[in-house]
Amino acid sequence: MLGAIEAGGTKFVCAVGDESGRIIERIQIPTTVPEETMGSVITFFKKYPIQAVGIGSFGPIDVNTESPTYGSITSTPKLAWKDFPFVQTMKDNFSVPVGFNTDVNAAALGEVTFGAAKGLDSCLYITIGTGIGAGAIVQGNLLQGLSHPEMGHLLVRRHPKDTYKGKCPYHHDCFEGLAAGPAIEERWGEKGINLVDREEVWDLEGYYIAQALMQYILILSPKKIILGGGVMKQKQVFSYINKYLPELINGYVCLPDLIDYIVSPGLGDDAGITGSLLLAYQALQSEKPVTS
Ligand SMILES: Nc1ncnc2c1ncn2[C@@H]1O[C@H](COP(=O)(O)OP(=O)(O)OP(=O)(O)O)[C@@H](O)[C@H]1O
Ligand SMILES: [Zn+2]
Repeated sequence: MLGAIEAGGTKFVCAVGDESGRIIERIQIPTTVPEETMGSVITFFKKYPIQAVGIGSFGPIDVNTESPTYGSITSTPKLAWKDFPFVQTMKDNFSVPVGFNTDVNAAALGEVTFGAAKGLDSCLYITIGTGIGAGAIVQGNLLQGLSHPEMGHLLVRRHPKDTYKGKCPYHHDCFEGLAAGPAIEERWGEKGINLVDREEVWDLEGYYIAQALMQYILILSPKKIILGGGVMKQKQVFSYINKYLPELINGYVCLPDLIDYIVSPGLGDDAGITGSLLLAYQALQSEKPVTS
């Protein structure tokens, strides 16, 4: 039995299941402060004979196994969680292998194994919610370099009619600053869910997403692009993306049929938790003693 944690800024999802993606039991816990939230996480997992745990976490996080602070959340604006030693806390309580990656890398792993990118060795998973983040599978592996990717903060070209200043505390009008849920709400004065009939809202959203996708395509050449998160519940955005992206690429790169290329998560809202189960399985496999 494997344990999985999808650690988000508003809630944690914890589940037990197995490497086939089957979820046996799950709970949701509000994200408050580590003492409280982790207390509930530990109580939940203590009920089960888990052999490994996988964590897909909000970030930024330290995923460099050589680093002294490996397994921690690093410079998050959620101050109570800054420098929180996530992996160590789980190891202290369970003495099992712990897999650790970003929530979006976990979701990409879930989607490439069981979801919309099943059977491929490459995909990009982007969430457009409170923030924007993306994870990727490249040549069968989770994308990681110096650290994990931070693809939400790309610079995009501003729409000539968009006067909104942008919401990113670091860059103001980066992709996340212009296109995440809170930016939509501040620009238009209403939450996205209440702007369903305002075509100009989703046209502009598609305009920015298409620019980001062009850059991801040029750099990573993913075989499938999966768009999740609360904002992408507005399915009409896909048609605007499919309008703007070919205009931007302008024939330079040959793309597959966009209807099959840029899609919603095959696992729906379970991409992250399923991927976290797979992170647990990977951790278990890599820590197994080698037998001859
Ligand atoms: N159906 C919807 N239509 C439009 N916008 C939505 C919808 N549902 C949620 N949102 C917007 O998405 C944002 C919340 O994103 P999401 O539901 O993915 O939660 P989250 O997990 O907090 O986000 P994140 O993945 O960035 O941590 C809010 O800004 C909200 O207004
Ligand atoms: Zn930014």
